Amino acid sequence: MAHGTALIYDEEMTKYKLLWVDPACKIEVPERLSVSYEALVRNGLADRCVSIPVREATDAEILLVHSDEYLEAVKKTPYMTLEDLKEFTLQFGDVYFHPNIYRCAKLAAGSALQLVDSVMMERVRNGMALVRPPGHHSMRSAASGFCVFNNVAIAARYAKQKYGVKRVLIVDWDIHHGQGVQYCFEDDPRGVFGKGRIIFGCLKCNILVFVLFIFNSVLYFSWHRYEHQKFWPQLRESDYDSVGKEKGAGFNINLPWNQVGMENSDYLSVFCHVLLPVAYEFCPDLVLVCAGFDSAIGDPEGEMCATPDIFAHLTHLLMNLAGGRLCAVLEGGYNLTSLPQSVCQTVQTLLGDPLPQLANLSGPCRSALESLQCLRSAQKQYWGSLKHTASPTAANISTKRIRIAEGEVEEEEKTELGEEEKNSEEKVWHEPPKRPCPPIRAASVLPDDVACPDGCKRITKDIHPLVVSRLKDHLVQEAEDGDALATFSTLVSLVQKMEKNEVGSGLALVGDVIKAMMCVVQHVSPDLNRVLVVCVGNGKIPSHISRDGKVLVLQISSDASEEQQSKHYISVCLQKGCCNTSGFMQAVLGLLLPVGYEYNPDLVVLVRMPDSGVCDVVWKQLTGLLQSFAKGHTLVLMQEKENSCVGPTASILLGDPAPPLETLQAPDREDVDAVERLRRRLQADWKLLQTTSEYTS
Ligand SMILES: CC(O)(O)NCCCCN
Ligand SMILES: [Zn+2]
Repeated sequence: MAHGTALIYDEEMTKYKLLWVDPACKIEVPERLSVSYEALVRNGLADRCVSIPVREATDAEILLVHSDEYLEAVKKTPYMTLEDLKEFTLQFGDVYFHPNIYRCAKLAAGSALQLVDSVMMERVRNGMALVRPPGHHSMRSAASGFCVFNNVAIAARYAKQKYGVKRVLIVDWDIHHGQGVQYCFEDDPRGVFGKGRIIFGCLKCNILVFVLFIFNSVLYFSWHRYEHQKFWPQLRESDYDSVGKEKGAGFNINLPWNQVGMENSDYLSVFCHVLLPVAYEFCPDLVLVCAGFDSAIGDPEGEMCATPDIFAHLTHLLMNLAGGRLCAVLEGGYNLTSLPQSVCQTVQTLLGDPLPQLANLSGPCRSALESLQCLRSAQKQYWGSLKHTASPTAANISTKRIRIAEGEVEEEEKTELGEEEKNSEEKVWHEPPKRPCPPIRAASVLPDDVACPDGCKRITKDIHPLVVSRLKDHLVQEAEDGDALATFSTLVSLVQKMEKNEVGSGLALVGDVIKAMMCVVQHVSPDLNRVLVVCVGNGKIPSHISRDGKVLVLQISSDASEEQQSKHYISVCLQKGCCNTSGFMQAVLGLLLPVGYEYNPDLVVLVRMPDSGVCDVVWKQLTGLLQSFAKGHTLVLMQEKENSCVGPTASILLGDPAPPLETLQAPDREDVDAVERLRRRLQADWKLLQTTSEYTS
C-alpha cells in the first residue's frame, strides 16, 4: 500500500511574465505560484509532503499530444526579440510568450510526468504539482488561455504508454473548459474506444477477426463557466451535448455553468448526481485532476461563490477511486487569497487530514439544475447509473444558447448588475477552519480475545459510574449484564472523546448492534446537534429514534418497509439487498451523500447489521465516503462474531484508500427505480437530492 503525498514545485516556473499590455493576460502572474507554495510552507504542509524534483519533458513526451511543427515553433521563442514574441503570440488566443516560457512549459509538463511516475511506481499514494504555465487549453498545434503544452493530456498519454494504464479519469474543476483536453481525447484514433466494447468479425465470412478489447480510454469531465456560450472560449462544443465522438461517445462530459455565483451546493450536486456515479461505473486505474482554482470564490475569472474548503471535499470524493492514485496538476486560479487557501485545502486532504464540515448547504440553484438535468439526459444512454434519468421537458429547461457562429443572438437577459458593478463587488469569505489531526486517529472497543488492528488504539472497557447511572434507567434489563454495561458505557465515553477531538473515529464489536446504537444515540451530549445513523442490512430500527431531527437514520436493506419514510427516517429497499454492488453504490452516491452533506452531522454511526451481506470492498468504500462528514468522527458498530470485518474497517478509518470496485455493471432496474422513487419523495425535504428543475420553488 503506497503512502505519502508528493509535492512538485520549482521557483524556475515563476520566472516568466507578461512583457507587454494585454488585459486578457494580466491576471496570469508569477505570484500565483509563489503565494501558493509559500502558503503550503507556512501551514506546515510542504514539509509533510514528499518533495519530488521537477524535470523537463522531453520532445517525445511533448509529441504525445502536440504536433512537431508546433513544438519546433515554440522552440524558437527563447531567441525571439520582444517584437517577434508579440508577433508569434498574435496567432493564438489569450496567451502570451516570453523568452523563458518554453523552459517553464517543459518543466510544467515534466512535473506532471514526475507526479505520474511517483504515483505509478508507488513511491507515494497521491500528489500535487504546482506548475505554471497551465495546460488544459493548449491544443495539438496551438497555445491558448495562458497554456503552452497540455500538461495533463500529456500525463494521461504517458501513463497509458509507460504503465499500461487502461482507464484514466481526468476531472477538470477549473472554471474554464479545457477544450485542449477534450479535442485530444475525443477524436484520438488510438485512445478512446469505449469501455472495452468487443467487436468480433468472423474469419469464415472473410471479415477480419479483431477483438477490440480496447479498455484504453480516457474519460474527461469538465465543468466550466459558459453562460450560453457567452463566456470564453465561447465554444459550441463546450456545451453538455458534446459527449465524445463515435467510439468515444460517453467519454466526454461537459457541465456548463450558465450563471455565475455557483456555490458549494451546486458543485456537490454535480459530483453526487453525475461525476461520481459515472466515475464508479468507469472504474479508473488513475485519476488526474486539472486542478484550477479559478472556480473558487473571489476569482475574477470565475465569479463563483464556492469556498476554498469545498476543494477538500472534491479531492476526498475522488480519493476513493483508483485505489487512491490521484495526481492533481495546477491549472488556473487568479485570486491570490482564495488560490493559496484552496491549494492548502487540497493538499491537506491528500495528506489524509480530517475534512472540514461544510456548513449550511442548500440545494443547487435553478440554473445548475437545468445544466445537471440536460447533462444527465445527454449521457444517460452511455451510463447505466444515469439510464433512468427523466428527460427534460421544454417546461423545465430554458437553456438557450447564443449561436455566435450562426449569428443568431437572442435578447440578452438584463443582469441586475452591470459588468463593472459585478466585478467591483468585493467577495468576502471565512478563512477555512483548521483541520487538526486528533492524537488518536482510530480507537477500538473489542472483546479481549480479538486483536486490535495495527494503528488502532484499544479502549479498555470499563464502567463509567456517571455514565452507568444514566444508562441504568434506560437499559434496565442490561443492568445485571455487567459486560453489556461496560461496553455501552465505554462506547459513550469513546464518543465523548471524539467530541473533544481526542479521537478521530472508532470501531466496536458488540453483542447487539441496534441496542449499542440506541444507547450511543441516546447518550450523546446535548452539544452534539445531529447524529447520522447509517444502517447496512436488514433489521428493525426503532422509528422513535429520529426524534426532533437530532438523529437521521438511513437504512439500506432488502426488506425496508417504505411507508415508514420520513424526513429523518429513510429506508432504501434494494431487491438483492446490500450484496448488489451497483445498486448499493447508486443508493450511497445518489441518496446518502447528498442527504449527509445537507444534514451536516456532528457524528456518524455506521451500523453493520448481522448478516448484512455487504461485501468488503463496498463496505470499505462506504466507510471511506462517510469520512466526508462530521470531521471524520465515525463510530462503526459491528456484531461480535464479525471479527473479520475489524481489520478492513480499521484500515479505512486509519486513512487507507478503499480498493476500487471492479467496473460496475448497470444497476438493476428495480434498484434504480427504488432509489429514484425515494429521491423524488425526499427531495422536498432534502434539496441536494434534486436533479431536475421542475421542483425548484
Ligand atoms: C488555465 C485557465 O483555464 O485558467 N486559463 C484561463 C484563460 C482565460 C482567458 N480569457
Ligand atoms: Zn481557468
